[in-house]
Amino acid sequence: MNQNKWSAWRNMIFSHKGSLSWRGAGSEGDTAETEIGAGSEADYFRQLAENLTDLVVTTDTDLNLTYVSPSAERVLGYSAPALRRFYQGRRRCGGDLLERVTAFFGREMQRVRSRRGGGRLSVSVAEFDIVHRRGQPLCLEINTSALQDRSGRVLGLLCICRDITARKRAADELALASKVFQNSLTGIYITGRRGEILQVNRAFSRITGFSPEEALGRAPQLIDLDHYAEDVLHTIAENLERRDYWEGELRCRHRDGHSFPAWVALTVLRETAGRETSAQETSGDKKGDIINTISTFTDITEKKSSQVKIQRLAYFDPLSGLPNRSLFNDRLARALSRAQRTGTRVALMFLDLDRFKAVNDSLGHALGDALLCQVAQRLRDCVRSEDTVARMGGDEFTVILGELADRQQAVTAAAHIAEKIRRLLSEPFHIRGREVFTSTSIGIAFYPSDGAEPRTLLQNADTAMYYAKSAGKNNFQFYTKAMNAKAMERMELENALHRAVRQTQFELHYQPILDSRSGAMVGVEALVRWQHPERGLVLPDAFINIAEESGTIKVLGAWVLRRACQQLVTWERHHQRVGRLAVNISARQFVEGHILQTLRDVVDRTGVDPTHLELELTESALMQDHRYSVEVLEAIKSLGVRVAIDDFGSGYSSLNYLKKFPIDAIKIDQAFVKGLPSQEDKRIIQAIIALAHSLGLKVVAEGVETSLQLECVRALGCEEVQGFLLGKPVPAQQFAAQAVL
Ligand SMILES: Nc1nc2c(ncn2[C@@H]2O[C@H](COP(=O)(O)O[C@H]3[C@@H](O)[C@H](n4cnc5c(=O)[nH]c(N)nc54)O[C@@H]3COP(=O)(O)O)[C@@H](O)[C@H]2O)c(=O)[nH]1
Repeated sequence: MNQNKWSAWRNMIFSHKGSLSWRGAGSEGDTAETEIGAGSEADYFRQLAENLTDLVVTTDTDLNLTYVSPSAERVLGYSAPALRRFYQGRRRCGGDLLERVTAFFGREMQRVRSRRGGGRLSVSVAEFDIVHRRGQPLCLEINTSALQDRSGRVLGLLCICRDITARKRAADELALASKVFQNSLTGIYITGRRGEILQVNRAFSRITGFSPEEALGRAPQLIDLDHYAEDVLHTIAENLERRDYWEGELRCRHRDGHSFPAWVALTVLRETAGRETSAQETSGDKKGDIINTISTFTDITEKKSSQVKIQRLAYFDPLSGLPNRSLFNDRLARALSRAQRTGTRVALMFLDLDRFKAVNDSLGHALGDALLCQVAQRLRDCVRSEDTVARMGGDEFTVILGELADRQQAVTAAAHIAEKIRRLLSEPFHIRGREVFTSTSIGIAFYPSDGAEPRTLLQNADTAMYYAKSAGKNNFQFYTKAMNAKAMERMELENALHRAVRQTQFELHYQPILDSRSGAMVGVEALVRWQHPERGLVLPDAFINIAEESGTIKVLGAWVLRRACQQLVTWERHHQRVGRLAVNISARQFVEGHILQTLRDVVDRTGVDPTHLELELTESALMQDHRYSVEVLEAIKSLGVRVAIDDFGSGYSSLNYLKKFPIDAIKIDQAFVKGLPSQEDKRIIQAIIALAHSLGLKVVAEGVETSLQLECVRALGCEEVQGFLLGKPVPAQQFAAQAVL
């Protein structure tokens, strides 16, 4: 209700004894109250009151309701008489709402009374929260003024109550929207028809550095970098046209000039039939003109850098920085599909470092890690930037060479790179003031001839690498189909070996060790044989390696030790003197096989005299972890068991370690004895003997096959000899018979 209309009402209506009366605004001096309905003017005002959408209530000075307009039904859900009854009845007994209403009326009455005689009585406007009869909350705006007679005497109150619930809600929503807009952490700016910035929020200023004053009226290029690629602009325009919405990453500009990546969402508001609509509301082809564009954006610099970090962790090996297995798989799959499209070839190399475990164990993991990093760098140096070098884990690496024109070029390129890698990795590495040596065995497979699928190709490159290892390491091998047949054979052998251990398909043969001068037997070496159900007798060279790699050696080795000791005890019980018993202990058995525990068990169970026992260990077994080796060797020695280093000269031959290990003897590798009487081998044997004697160790020459060789080693000062010339390894019974023990 506007103020004029309100004044007219105020002047015209007052209440008397429950009926609505009026006083003509212009009838100066007319004191007669006219009942509405009494005359045409009264009719007019009655109709006016009754057709009002607002609720009109009047009271007398005692705050009794004197009039309630029929609109009470619409506004509050109660009919006017019901409301009056309710008011009067509850007034007597009280009640929360009634108390609030009467208190309100009381205050208003006080207010109007206090102004009595004080000129024009002002209208008070108050808001009142009540509940509609049906239960929904309502907010009433109550305009209250005094009903006065001509003399200004207050007759009561006139209240015009308007339901402002919807308006209030809209205002609240607007206020909330404004708060949300201002307090949003997302930068927001709204542009108008001509693209000018109309409004910005606080986050806009925080993120871009531009104050509202600097931004308003300007074009969005203020913060958007205007040199987007054509296709980006095209995509944005197309999306806004088609969907009224676009979101994506753009680069934005800060006030200080630096640019930052932002995630931007654009929504357009269009004009339709006189009102604006959002994207969601518009439908079909009838799209109105864009009247506003709402742009929201967040600075995603940090998010992007963590994405980069996460991606690095997920796809790159943290140690070497090379692509890891996941990224390798992805790159290989891409390389193969590209090759398929273009009809080109791909070479895949599988590399495994030789002796890395020994380096890692003997020189420590930190140094091992540093070595891997340097290996990675050398590998990178060997290939083009478009080729992939990946670390698959441990000391395994792969190289993908793509887009090789034909088989010939593929083979040439792969051989060239493989040789380069082989050469470079066998050169010394300088790590923390040390020279560290390693080398690599490389297997190579080609797409499509050796595998059309990534998995097959990788498996075949791995098989070829395995061949490179067994071909003596530090070389490369191209995959051939025959390799797979051998790999299958090996797998079958591995399974058969497991079975053989369970079913004890093994036996021991014994070979004598003689004093080189007197020819007397000073010892016997136990050598394992596999009585294969189909193949017959299998020699250890065909299965010891597999037993080592599969771990079967731990059980097999313990069996050999126990069986050999039982045999020695049997011989000794029969007064058949064989001297000491030498048993081979493999590297894995020594490092992982609880050798000390096994040894104690065997001594206890068989009753063998430990001083008659000698363990033969290779240098490489001892070098895997020299500190551990020294500890275990000392414990073995404390049991009274002797220790010999087997195949001496074929491995490290380090004087330094030889000095540290508590050993009794060394066995010169057969290869040198075989070479006799060549001067070179003589000199080597001479040096080994001198070295051993200087450390107080006995020397055994093994593999003596000829009298000349025997003569040579004896002349060179070798104390003991062993070889086919002096006796081949034979089963226990035969050994006893031959040796006439
Ligand atoms: N961990 C274990 N390793 C074992 C065990 N038994 C044997 N082995 C190792 O297997 C390798 C091959 O052994 P084998 O086929 O028994 O060969 C031994 C001898 O037969 C052979 N030898 C001896 N004299 C001669 C000779 O004059 N000529 C010639 N060509 N060969 C000869 O040498 C092997 C003995 O070698 P070594 O142990 O170094 O003294 C071999 O490395 C065995 O160590 C086992 O139980 N566990």
